[in-house]
Amino acid sequence: MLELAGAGFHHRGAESAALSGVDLQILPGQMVAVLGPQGSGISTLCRLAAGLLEDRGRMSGTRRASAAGAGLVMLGDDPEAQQTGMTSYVRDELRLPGRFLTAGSVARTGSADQGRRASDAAAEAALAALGGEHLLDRRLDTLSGGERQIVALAGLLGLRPELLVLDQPGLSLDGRARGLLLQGLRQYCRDGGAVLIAGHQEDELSAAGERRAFLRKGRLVEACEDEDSLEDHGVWCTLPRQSQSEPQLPPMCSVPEKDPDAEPSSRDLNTSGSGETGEAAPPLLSVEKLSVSRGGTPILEDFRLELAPAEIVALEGPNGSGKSTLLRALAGLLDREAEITGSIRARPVRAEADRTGQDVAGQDVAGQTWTGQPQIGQTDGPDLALDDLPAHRRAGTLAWVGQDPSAQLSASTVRAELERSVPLPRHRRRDRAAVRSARAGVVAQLLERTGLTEAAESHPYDLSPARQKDLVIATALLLRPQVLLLDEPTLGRDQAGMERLSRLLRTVAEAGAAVLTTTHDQAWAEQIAHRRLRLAPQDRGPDHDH
Ligand SMILES: Nc1ncnc2c1ncn2[C@@H]1O[C@H](COP(=O)(O)OP(=O)(O)OP(=O)(O)O)[C@@H](O)[C@H]1O
Repeated sequence: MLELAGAGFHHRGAESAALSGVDLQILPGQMVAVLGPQGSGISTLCRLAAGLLEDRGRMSGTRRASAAGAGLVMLGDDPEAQQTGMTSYVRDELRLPGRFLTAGSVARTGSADQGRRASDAAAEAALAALGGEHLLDRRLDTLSGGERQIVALAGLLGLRPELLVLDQPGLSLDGRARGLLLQGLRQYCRDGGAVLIAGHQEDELSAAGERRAFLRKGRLVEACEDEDSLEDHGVWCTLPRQSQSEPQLPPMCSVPEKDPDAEPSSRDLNTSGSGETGEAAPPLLSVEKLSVSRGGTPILEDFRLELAPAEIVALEGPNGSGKSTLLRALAGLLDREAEITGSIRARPVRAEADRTGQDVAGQDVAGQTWTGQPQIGQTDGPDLALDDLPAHRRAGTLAWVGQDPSAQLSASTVRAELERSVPLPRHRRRDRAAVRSARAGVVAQLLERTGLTEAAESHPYDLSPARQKDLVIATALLLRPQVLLLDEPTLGRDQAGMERLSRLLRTVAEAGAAVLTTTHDQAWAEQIAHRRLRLAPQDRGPDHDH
């Protein structure tokens, strides 16, 4: 189905080739996985295999694909970029590619209805096979990240191509959806199709490949017989470790019942992060009876949560269970149509001026005391009712990093994106100079800690989604939040990216802030989180995620 022989690719304007000397053959019925670290050429390989690179630079070697047109389709690595932008509803989006493809044959044969009906049915069957039939009449702009990925995959599978090129197909999918996708791909291969799966992470999908190869600096290395470790290849493994324990909390109840006789543990929610006194520190954030409905559908009901200083909490749950909705509700970022009740209170740990942003950043930076770290101090006054505040007033307390990082980027370089997060004081000239110099130091430090130093002058949109997320996390840290809200920060990260993320979150927690992060990566949650919570879906029956 696909043959690359000595294939290479040099992007126009790039200093070196992204791929060189790649030999890869995929036969009918085969599923092949190619994994490698970020920057190793994974996405370039996918685009080359799919024949989408010709005018982007210079290709060397040869590429032969038996498939053409609808015979070869590709899923990209950016979940937000999967939709055509030409439709508003799932049903229409799924039907669109088939409509285009049948248009030609319809013109020739005149059998419009028959061709359309068949392609519509194939797309809807693909959606059902991925467990997404309940999404058919939904508006695209109301889908969760995983639901969007399911719709994108169904659109491709419904075309019944001969060769599927999938760049990180498991992104954003819960365990159930990954299982269904794997079943679908296996059946597709039994029917004679061929699949190339690529990515920076090992998951159930890549592990099922009957052949696996690794990319290193643009060159393909076949996996050794004796199985090198994924880590050696810079690839992160999301597959659960054997010792992994299941989160024990009942769905939708996130404050554990405490056994009064239990020994306090270092992971205990109500233990102070400083560990100095061993006394329970009051929570930085308390959420009581939070309920959210969207479009008349209840998403969260009576949700309770307390986040202690220095605590890292992983929020898990199936696609569509309301993880992003919860983070947005806390940050005040749900649209006006959402119905929200309940209370969200923060323990104020800095002066009021501090929380409101501009002055504070200016003053602190001017005074050279500002470090770009959260600064969690003593309780200062009564609890702050965040639910009364608009998003921008909550931002100094709760910094939010959404699922789609590109939506939070607006400067023309990575460095400028960070610098703009620390406004210069407007009227005081002397302060401006001091702020500028302190800011440059803090920004350089953050670039280093997020591994973005070399990309400092790049346009943020030229970064991969995972690197964009690093940048948005860095800008969030510049707000010195007492709570950091992260929506799926692990997507598309390689081993080094995961280690960097974990290090960063631990530093944030050590400084006394709390982190609430959504994830489908149970292996990472087990490693990083002091506590794991799980949301259950409101409308999908039993929870299938674990
Ligand atoms: N405006 C809306 N109207 C109706 N339903 C909505 C709206 N916005 C979101 N939803 C639904 O709310 C549910 C929760 O969505 P949310 O994005 O919070 O899920 P999630 O747990 O983050 O999922 P994922 O793991 O896929 O990212 C989903 O079923 C989603 O489709």
